[in-house]
Amino acid sequence: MADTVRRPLMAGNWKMNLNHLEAIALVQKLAFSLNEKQLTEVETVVLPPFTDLRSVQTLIDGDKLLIGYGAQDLSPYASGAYTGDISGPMLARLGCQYVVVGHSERRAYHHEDDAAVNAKVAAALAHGLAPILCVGEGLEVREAAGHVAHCSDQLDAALKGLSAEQVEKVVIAYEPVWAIGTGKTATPEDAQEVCGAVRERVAERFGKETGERTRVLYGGSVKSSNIAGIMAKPDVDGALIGGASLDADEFAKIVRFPEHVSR
Ligand SMILES: O=C[C@H](O)COP(=O)(O)O
Repeated sequence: MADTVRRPLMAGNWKMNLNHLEAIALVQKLAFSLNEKQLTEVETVVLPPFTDLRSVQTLIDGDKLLIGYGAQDLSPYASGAYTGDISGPMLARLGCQYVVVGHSERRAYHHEDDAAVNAKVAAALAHGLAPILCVGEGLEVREAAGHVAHCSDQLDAALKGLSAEQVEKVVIAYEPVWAIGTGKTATPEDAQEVCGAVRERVAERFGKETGERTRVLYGGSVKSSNIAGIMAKPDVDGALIGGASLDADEFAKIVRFPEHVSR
């Protein structure tokens, strides 16, 4: 993590796990495992399923917990006949600060293409939500050494039509698909290579300052045992954590990474 104004962000993407009662238990345990200094130094966010959000909001607001929250997807539309979808205004009304957009699981299982991802990023920003925009290559692309170009193309498409001011609000998450839920973590050098290239691309298109201010996360089999090495890299500002964020003790250890990293 470089010596800049970028505050580290650890975001736990629960995916389709934990009902609202389990969600409350996890958030409570997470909050009790971390002190004010730790939660101030490292922004800590949970991204539960939609059905948990109201309970998480009530707990966090009621107990004034220093934990942020958001959703895992949103509709590109604000309202209307879109059965099963959830809109940006609905999430904003629940106090969400973040929303994941373009996760590889949604690109794969829901056939979300770059245009859909671009529309969702714009919808999130229009309703005051910070998109956590995911980019990342599959194994074939990585083996053909096309990973930087692939991520750069995904990034260009997702940020199309945005202003520099808007882009600064976007959090970009580099998630190599081959490292998600597989236990195969990219090395810190792999993470740095793409996170650095992503930042450079943002700087090229939206200006150096925007590149410096935009937070870039790594995601893919992050655990307490590998987070310090990843966070030691200058262009990695945090992590998007799947499986390990379902265990409050493990998630809290990840948030405490500064105790194990020399900057
Ligand atoms: O959004 C999170 C990522 O897909 C990473 O998941 P994982 O930590 O279970 O590999």
